[in-house]
Amino acid sequence: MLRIAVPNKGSLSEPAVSLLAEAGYRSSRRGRELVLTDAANEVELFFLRPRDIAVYVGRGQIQVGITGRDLLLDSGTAAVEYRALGFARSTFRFAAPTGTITDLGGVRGKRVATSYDRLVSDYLAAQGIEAEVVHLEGAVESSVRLGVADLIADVVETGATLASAGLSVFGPPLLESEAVLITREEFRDDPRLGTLDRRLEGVRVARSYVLLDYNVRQRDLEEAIRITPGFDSPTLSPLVDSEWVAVRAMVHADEVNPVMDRLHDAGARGVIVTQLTASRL
Ligand SMILES: Nc1ncnc2c1ncn2[C@@H]1O[C@H](COP(=O)(O)OP(=O)(O)OP(=O)(O)O)[C@@H](O)[C@H]1O
Ligand SMILES: O=P(O)(O)OC[C@H]1O[C@H](OP(=O)(O)OP(=O)(O)O)[C@H](O)[C@@H]1O
Ligand SMILES: [Mg+2]
Repeated sequence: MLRIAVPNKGSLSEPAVSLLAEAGYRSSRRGRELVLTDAANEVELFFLRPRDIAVYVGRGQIQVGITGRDLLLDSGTAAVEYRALGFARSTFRFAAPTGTITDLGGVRGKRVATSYDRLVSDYLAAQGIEAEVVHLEGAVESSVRLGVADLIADVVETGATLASAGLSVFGPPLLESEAVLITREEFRDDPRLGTLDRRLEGVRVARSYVLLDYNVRQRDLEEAIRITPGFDSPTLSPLVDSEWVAVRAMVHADEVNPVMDRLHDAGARGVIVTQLTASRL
């Protein structure tokens, strides 16, 4: 059985469980189950703390896991990123009380509070900056006001938490993070990981694309196909009225309304949109 580590709490948990469920895995826990066996798909799901997932995968007890890129790098384990999953996007930034520190040089000799000690220490070492790293488990934004640090290094998504603490980011981002599928180098080519990856990829494509069907006159076809080139190439079907043809093409869900407007202007009629639930491209 393929063992998969799934975050049991925090920002990664709910979207990871939904992604696996949509990919056909039995991932919904009844209550507080720690491990869930999906015999039909020959996988075992282990629900673990997000921070511990890279440790289990890095040591090889669990073959694959879903965690954050920031947590993977901070773990210092042998686990490697296999695929970016496109959710729980964030940046990892330095921040200080507005106006106090405005560039990376200003960090020298200061106290930096963070939950990501290794990530921050490695970054500062690479920049040749000596500073004291103060480890905190969370709510790092409160540390400056409470006097245990001069600045922080933490996950920023909307920036609302920083703003409410009177902190402003400075310097370049240390990292762009998102949820990632991780494994060990020697497991990269395992066909079971390939299957999992294709299923997850299939869900992500199904979520970001819709299927568009419409009818268009033969004479307007070229223009219509320019508007909906599809993934590889759109499908054409003949209609009883030979002056017309039916077209089916995948369109990015974000663009579907402007695309429909342009198709209408190009003479297309009977435009319908179908939501996808799964795909294998
Ligand atoms: N507001 C957010 N938006 C997007 N991703 C986030 C956000 N907060 C945390 N993350 C991501 O989630 C992962 C860390 O998980 P999270 O902060 O939810 O749990 P934790 O801090 O380990 O647990 P807890 O906060 O319960 O102690 C990291 O990959 C981080 O980048
Ligand atoms: O930029 P924002 O949208 O405000 O989001 C960023 C905040 O979200 C996370 O906190 P979390 O809720 O996980 O609490 P924690 O600090 O205790 O981990 C992160 O550590 C930041 O504090
Ligand atoms: Mg957190």
